[in-house]
Amino acid sequence: MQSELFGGWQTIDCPDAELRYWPNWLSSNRHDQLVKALEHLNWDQSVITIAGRKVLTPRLNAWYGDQYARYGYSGVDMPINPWTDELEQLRDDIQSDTACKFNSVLANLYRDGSDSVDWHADDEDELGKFPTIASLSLGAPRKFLMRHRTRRDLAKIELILEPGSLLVMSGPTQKYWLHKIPKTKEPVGARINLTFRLIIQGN
Ligand SMILES: O=C(O)CCC(=O)C(=O)O
Ligand SMILES: [Fe+2]
Repeated sequence: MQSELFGGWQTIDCPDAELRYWPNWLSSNRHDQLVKALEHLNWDQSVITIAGRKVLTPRLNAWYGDQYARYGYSGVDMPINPWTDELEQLRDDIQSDTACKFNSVLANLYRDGSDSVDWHADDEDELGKFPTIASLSLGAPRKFLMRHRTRRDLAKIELILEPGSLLVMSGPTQKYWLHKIPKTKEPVGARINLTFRLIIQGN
């Protein structure tokens, strides 16, 4: 299912999607330094509105990037923090290795196995029609699931996002597929995920 493309990239074959995965994108030293530094991000637990009800998201979030990049989902307009040195350096390095541009990053902290993100696509208008999302994982490995929105003949895709790995979703992926990080009863430590994005409208 996976094949070498060049360097560390593996392509993941999947209809209606463009996926590539670089397992050890971060060295283990840099990974460990980053985990320490990222503990100090401005973590916040958003309240989102689902079917008219206000609920706390089952994870912590922090939003960083260029000051004009504004982002909202499920009725939350998230305040943007200016780049930290670590995040800006990561953004630059990820831009070189993906040949894509990013002006913001949504950080997620899954404190343990009861934190999660439910089925969704990163298809907000401000990301444009064919967004590229670069997703860097640190800390505990967690399962990442994808399911096609309409084709029931296609099996779910299941990946374990390893610490230090970079997953890039691009092209039609968000249009046709949903993804989630399910809760798990297994004892797992904290995981941090950074999703680098390009916000197109500076409204
Ligand atoms: O934690 C992950 O790997 C996925 C996060 C995600 O889907 C998102 O932030 O939109
Ligand atoms: Fe997502």
